Parts: sequence; C-alpha cells; structure tokens
Amino acid sequence: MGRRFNRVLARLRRDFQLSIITLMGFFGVLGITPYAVYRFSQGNYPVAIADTVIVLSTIFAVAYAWRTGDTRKPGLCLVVIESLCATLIAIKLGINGLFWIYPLILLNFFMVTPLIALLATVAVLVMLVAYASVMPGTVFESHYQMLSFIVTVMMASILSFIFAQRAHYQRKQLQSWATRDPLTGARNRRVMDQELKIAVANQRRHNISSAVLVIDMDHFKQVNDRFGHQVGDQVLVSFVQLTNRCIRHEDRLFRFGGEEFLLLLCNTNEKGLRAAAQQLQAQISAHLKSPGGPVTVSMGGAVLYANERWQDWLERADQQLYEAKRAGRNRIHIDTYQVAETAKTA
Ligand SMILES: Nc1nc2c(ncn2[C@@H]2O[C@H](COP(=O)(O)OP(=O)(O)OP(=O)(O)O)[C@@H](O)[C@H]2O)c(=O)[nH]1
Repeated sequence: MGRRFNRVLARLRRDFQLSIITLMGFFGVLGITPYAVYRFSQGNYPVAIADTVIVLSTIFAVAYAWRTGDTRKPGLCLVVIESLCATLIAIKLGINGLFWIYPLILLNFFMVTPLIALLATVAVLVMLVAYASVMPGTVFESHYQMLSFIVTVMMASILSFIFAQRAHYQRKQLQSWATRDPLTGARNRRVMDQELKIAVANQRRHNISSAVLVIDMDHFKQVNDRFGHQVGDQVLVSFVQLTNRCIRHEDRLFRFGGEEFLLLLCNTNEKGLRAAAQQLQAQISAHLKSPGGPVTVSMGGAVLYANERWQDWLERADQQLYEAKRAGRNRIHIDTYQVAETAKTA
C-alpha cells in the first residue's frame, strides 16, 4: 500500500501534465458535484445533466490519462465537453451561470496548448453572445452587462494566454537543458540510460528487438591539437547534424562521452543494424571533414538479446567498438549472437 502510494506520488512528480489533469479533475469533481445534486433536487434537469456530464467526463479523462499516460487526448476532450456544458449552463442560468466561465478559462489553459485554450474560450464567448443577440434578456440582463462580460473574459483570456505561453516556452527550455547536450543538441547520457531501459522493457513485453551502435571519432585528438578545440567542436556538431539527417524518426542519437556517441535503433535486427551502420558510414565518409581532410569514425554494434540487462548490451557494443579501433579504425564491428553461441560451443 505504502509502495503503491509512493509510486503514484513519483509519477505525479515526474509527469507535470498528468499532475495538472489530476489536480483539475479533483477540484472539478469536488466543486461541481454538489451543484449537480442541488440542480437535480430543484428539478432543473438540463443544468443538472450538464453538471453531471462535466463530472463524469472529468473522472473518465483522469482515469484515461492514468491508464494510458496520454494527457493530450483527454485534455482536449475535456476542454470541448466542458466548454459546451458551461455555455449551456450560462444560457440556462443567466448571470449565475456566467460565473462558471472564469474557472473554465483557467481549466482550458491548464489542459491544452495556449492557442487551443484561447480559441475554446473565444468560441464560448461567441456562442453566448450569439445566443443573447437572438434571445435578448436570457443570458445578460443588459447590453452593459454583456459588454462588461466580453471585456472581462477577453482580459482574463489574453492574460492567461500570455502567462501560459511563457510557462510553455520555459518548460520546453528546461526540458531541453535537462535532456540535451548543449554543444551538439544530441540527447544526453541521462536520457540514454532511460531509453535503453525502455528498449529492454519493450523487448521483454512485446518482443521488439532494438540495436545500439556506439560511434567514436578516429584520431579526434589530432583534430583538436592541429586546428584547435573550436574546430573540434564544429566537427562534433556536423557529425550530429549529418547523423540526424540519416537516421529514422524513431531512432535516437545520444552523446555518450567526449567524442563518443550512441545510436539507438528501435525495431531493428542485426541485418537492419548492419545496413544502418553502413549507410551512416558512407555519409560520414562523403561529408564529415575537418580542415585537415575527412574525419572517419569507428562503430561497434549489438542487437539486444532476450532478457539481457541494458548494461551488458552496451558492454557488448563497446567491446565491438574496441575491436574496430584495434583492427585499424574507420570500420564497423557488429556483435553477432550466432557467432557468440558458436564460439561458446566450439
Ligand atoms: N573539441 C572537442 N574535443 C573534445 C570534446 N570532448 C572530448 N574531446 C577530445 O576528444 C579527444 C579524444 O581523444 P582520444 O580519447 O585520445 O581519442 P582519439 O584521438 O579520437 O583516438 P581514437 O579514439 O583512438 O581513434 C581528446 O582530445 C578530447 O579533448 C569536445 O566537446 N570538444
């Protein structure tokens, strides 16, 4: 029980959007349920049903987010459903219903991207004003009240939009600082460990094979010594740009050490690994250069075995890199399961 609770807390701490959707859901259900009960007791069924739909859809959205880890779809659904219900409630209750539009604005900006939230709020405003124009005296008691409502809603929306945009940008920047190498933009070592663990889990649960390629610049010290550190840096940056252009969208490049990189290829067997390595090497031979001429790389690769620990998998690829270096550099060495088995039995 205690461990389960700790796991829930850890997940909430790790996943910002999940914690937001949970918090909003909690307060939404807590705040609206008494009103739903009250409206039913008063016989105001359209509003009672709208309140109930809000409560149930909120519970469903939070449960969906927890089960799947996807917060985008339930967030969007909530924004659409709650905007429609809040509009209906405001139409039915007039000024008493209009108060609910303000928490709705906040909810929108917490749940979806700032632009979608702004559009949703404007849509609610347009629906209310259009209805009030067709049926005067239903939603607003006077033109002055309608104008005040439009101005205050727009002010609240625009300020929320600016704040949300800024928070969105800062979160992205923080995420980038925490996960990317500042020089090359490749993913860093911390993310690498996590992604390798995910690949191992995918192998165990879904039998999806993954492969790694450890790539190391050849004689890179000479580049630094002859042309300076800045030129060395530029070669590293060019290498990452070149590699990112060559690999598939789902593959991941990490900066493993100084001039050592790791390429994680998902859903790849030994044949695929070899083909990817050869293609990358051809591109590097053709395009990666320092002022002293072409820069070559050595590569060591390994496909993940069933039930293998990620550290052992990495160790095998590293061993192959070592062999490639020892064999003269500018070459690819791939660890083969069959060969390893044969060698053991021989
Ligand atoms: N410019 C630059 N150089 C780096 C960076 N990180 C590591 N290096 C350099 O990479 C070089 C690595 O040298 P070695 O480990 O001797 O390897 P090497 O010269 O490539 O030789 P082999 O790997 O055996 O082919 C060192 O000179 C490091 O200073 C970096 O961020 N920028």
